[in-house]
Amino acid sequence: MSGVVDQALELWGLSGSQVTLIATRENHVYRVDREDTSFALRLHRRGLHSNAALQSELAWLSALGGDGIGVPTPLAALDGQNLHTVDGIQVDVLSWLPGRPLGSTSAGIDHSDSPAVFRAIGREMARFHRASDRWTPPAAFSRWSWDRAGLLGDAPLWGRFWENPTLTGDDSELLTRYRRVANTDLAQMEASLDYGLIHADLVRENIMTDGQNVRFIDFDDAGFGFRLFDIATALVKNLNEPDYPLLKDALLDGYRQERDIDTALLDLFLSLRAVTYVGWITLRLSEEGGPARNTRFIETARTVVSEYLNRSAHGEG
Ligand SMILES: Nc1ncnc2c1ncn2[C@@H]1O[C@H](COP(=O)(O)OP(=O)(O)O)[C@@H](O)[C@H]1O
Ligand SMILES: N[C@@H](CCOP(=O)(O)O)C(=O)O
Repeated sequence: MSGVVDQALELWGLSGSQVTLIATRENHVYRVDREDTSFALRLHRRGLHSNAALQSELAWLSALGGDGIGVPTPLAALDGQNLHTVDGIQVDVLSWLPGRPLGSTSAGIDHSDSPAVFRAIGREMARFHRASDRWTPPAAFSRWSWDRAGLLGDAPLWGRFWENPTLTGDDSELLTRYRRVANTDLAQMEASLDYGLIHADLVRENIMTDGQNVRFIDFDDAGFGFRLFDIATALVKNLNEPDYPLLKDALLDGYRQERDIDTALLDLFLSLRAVTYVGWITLRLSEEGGPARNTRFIETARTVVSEYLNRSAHGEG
């Protein structure tokens, strides 16, 4: 990758900067330090997004940053473009945000006051949704949609969760039944739900904390979707935290300090979010840590989906 990095630095007028490799799992992310300013140089995963989708993300981030939302904003290359393709790899440069990630799935939450930080996440998420609604995307704006088809259709964005090859017969039957019930429930209510641009991956790793401030990174999964999906994503990875009820209340309270939201369908969205991971992992079973992730994703989905079906008016379980 070093040839690509060198060429990218030249395109952005950053040659000679100190460059540190930060992450390689999905995108390759480098921190670039130039005098007293730092940037994130991103080498995008091949085939994930079109140029139009990445340019859309960058235009949106620019608008959000201009509206005071805590997100990284693009740095234009010397030729004025925000995105280049170098040796077949899409490359861009974003501002480097201060602070550190809220935590990770494996290492837990890295903050001394979790309720305070979840309240701040709720507030920032609401501000982010409001700013996105205020913004008029350019005509060429193009991102995918976490709508009913993207979640429960024949080709969901993250795969046919009910066909994960490692499911037991019982789990496969449970997820197939869940898909039918959830589709009916969502179809009945979707017209009344808050829908617009969402981040779609507000997990610990993508929330930077800096004291009591929170900012959001990694808009790879972002697109159109239900606002409850953003809330569910921020919560679903914390279901096993001992103080989960407190964290959930804090997040919703923070959100409502900035913006109203009807959370009557939150349990539906927690279950929708849980099953996406069962689809996502299907193509990654052979990756390092894949089998353990798969087991965890199926266990979470089994629990959350069973609870949902038991409560749902349509539940057959
Ligand atoms: N703009 C940024 N500011 C600060 N840190 C960043 C920024 N972008 C990425 N990082 C760091 O790099 C890591 C990986 O970035 P991310 O965009 O989430 O890539 P991936 O989706 O490949 O994991 C993050 O967890 C964070 O530590
Ligand atoms: N989509 C996620 C899946 C990882 O989930 P985790 O619970 O193992 O952190 C990703 O992008 O890595």
